[in-house]
Amino acid sequence: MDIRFADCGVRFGERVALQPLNLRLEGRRVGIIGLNGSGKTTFARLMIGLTSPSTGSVSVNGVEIKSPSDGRAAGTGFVFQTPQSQLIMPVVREDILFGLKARGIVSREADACCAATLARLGAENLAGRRVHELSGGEVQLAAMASVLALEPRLVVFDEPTSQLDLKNRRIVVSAIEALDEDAIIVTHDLELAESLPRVLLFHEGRLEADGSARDAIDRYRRLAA
Ligand SMILES: Nc1ncnc2c1ncn2[C@@H]1O[C@H](COP(=O)(O)OP(=O)(O)OP(=O)(O)O)[C@@H](O)[C@H]1O
Repeated sequence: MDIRFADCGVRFGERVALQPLNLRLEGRRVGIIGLNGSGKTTFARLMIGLTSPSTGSVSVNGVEIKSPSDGRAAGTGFVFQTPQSQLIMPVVREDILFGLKARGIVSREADACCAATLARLGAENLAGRRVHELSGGEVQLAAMASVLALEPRLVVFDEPTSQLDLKNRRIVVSAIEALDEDAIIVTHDLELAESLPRVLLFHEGRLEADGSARDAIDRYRRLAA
């Protein structure tokens, strides 16, 4: 990944959600941790164009991101904190095909891509399942499949394990670890954060630490004490 924040900050009216920051993200995996309301989701949404900077700019893989279409042009995908809200169609296969169709990929090519993406996640069994009947972990995997089918270069995950039991957590963490794509992972799951090579810690809208997982987690524990 090559993500650059240049004096990039976000305000919502009087409220500062993210203090202007200068930062470059490279490598394959970056974790983001911090207390509730510290600015993590705001930071993540900037990279896909769901939130626009109030000051400065952000670019992903050489594309300045000001809107969701810029995010798509830069090859970013986003798995929401509540993945059920991003599945539009009633059946998993239909949801994956819907995204492909919007990109002009149809018929046999789309069917093959759908099957291959579910197989990558070990989730072939979900193809014909109704979305509203899926468990939390299955919804996570279905939402990941819908995003990955579109071949993003970078996937931003917002709290991918927050609603999961141990078994589903293991399934989703393994699926994330196995991704060829670059990934940014916003998480309260410190065991997941600990496995990442670089972790950012946000506090009250400021970037408080940027370095090893151990250092960021130690500082996070002190802030939470
Ligand atoms: N659309 C919005 N309008 C007004 N304030 C907002 C908006 N989105 C976020 N905020 C505020 O910005 C701050 C940062 O929110 P953000 O969602 O980035 O935090 P977070 O670290 O992801 O929190 P959590 O761990 O609870 O998900 C919070 O004070 C939040 O209330």
